[in-house]
Amino acid sequence: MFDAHAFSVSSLSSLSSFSADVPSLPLADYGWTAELDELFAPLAEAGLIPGRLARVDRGRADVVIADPETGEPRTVRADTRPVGSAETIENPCTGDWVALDLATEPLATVSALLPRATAIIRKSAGKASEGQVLAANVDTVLIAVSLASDPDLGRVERFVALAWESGAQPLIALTKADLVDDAEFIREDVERAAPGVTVLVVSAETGDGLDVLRACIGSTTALIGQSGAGKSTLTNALAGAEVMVVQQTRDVDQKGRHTTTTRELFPLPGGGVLIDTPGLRGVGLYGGEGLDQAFAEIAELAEQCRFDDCSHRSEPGCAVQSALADGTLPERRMDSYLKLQRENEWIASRTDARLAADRARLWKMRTKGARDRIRP
Ligand SMILES: Nc1nc2c(ncn2[C@@H]2O[C@H](COP(=O)(O)OP(=O)(O)OP(=O)(O)O)[C@@H](O)[C@H]2O)c(=O)[nH]1
Ligand SMILES: [Zn+2]
Repeated sequence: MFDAHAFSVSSLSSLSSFSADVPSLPLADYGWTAELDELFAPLAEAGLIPGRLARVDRGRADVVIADPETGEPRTVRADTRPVGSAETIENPCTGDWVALDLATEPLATVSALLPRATAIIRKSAGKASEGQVLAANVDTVLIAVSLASDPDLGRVERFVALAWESGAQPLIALTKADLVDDAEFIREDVERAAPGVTVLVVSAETGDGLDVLRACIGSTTALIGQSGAGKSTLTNALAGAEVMVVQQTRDVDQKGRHTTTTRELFPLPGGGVLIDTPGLRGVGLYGGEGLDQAFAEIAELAEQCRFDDCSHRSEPGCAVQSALADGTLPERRMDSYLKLQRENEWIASRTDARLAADRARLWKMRTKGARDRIRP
């Protein structure tokens, strides 16, 4: 975690004078909180300003800041190389809060990454033992699942496990409701595959369900899902007036959605932001605790087994086996759980030490640049 004592500058005086100058919290609509503001005080003292990464390319990022003159949000381009790392998981990512130095020429500089409250991390497509951060500091992971064809429940379970693992609250939106007559059956199926997760039915086409969806999302929402699930369309629908800007930006830089790996962060009309992620083909899990949350009813059953180390295969008094036998636990659900667990264990056995180290590092704030400025 961020250690305020690492800085020799007392933060309290600057915090109160800062609050007096600016009545409302800058970037509150982008998720900035009083708590973050307090953590940031020593960095502010060093002349840095807070910003949120809206888009990250190689060594560069678009950073949303509150304009020092007007307090209005605006986007500046900045050099992220000072906080770059050989570890993919540690690199700046859309949604990260950063300390920005506006004084550097010709580009502003990202001098520090603030510790992440949550992070959606999947196993990198290429290297088996590496994680890839899809979005940081997310409150709600919105999983888009298209109703245009029968949902692949195994894939939904995977997304849900990934979402729980991030530390954020998962939420499922069944999209393109206008294409089916009765979504309720499917909704119930999906709900059974995602205990503890609200499953909504929406159509970006007709606008059905969007108000409920707006009411269910947190201050930072990341949208994940398969390619073609309707994420971009939903982003546009939720972002409302920002839609045109989004499209224009894409036209101008000529970057196809499928070829770019950058995420983008959009402000929502009622406050809060949405992070759109590119369509995910494979979502390998990176880490394990999310799995037990995604299969909470199996974990619960397991607690009732006669033996603590029950493998739920042939032991007497196995609550999981009896639930399978009387049909309260569907076979499909158990198979899916075992499959993901095997996959997870396999990854874990190769990456345990590395995972632990990555995680530890993730929480460590790299403030060298800022500290140098504070302690000349
Ligand atoms: N009928 C209908 N079609 C929709 C709706 N939402 C999206 N679509 C269509 O579904 C297709 C895919 O939508 P996108 O929003 O591009 O899906 P995506 O998830 O962003 O896809 P990627 O960019 O590949 O990740 C497009 O042809 C959309 O027009 C909807 O609510 N109703
Ligand atoms: Zn058992």
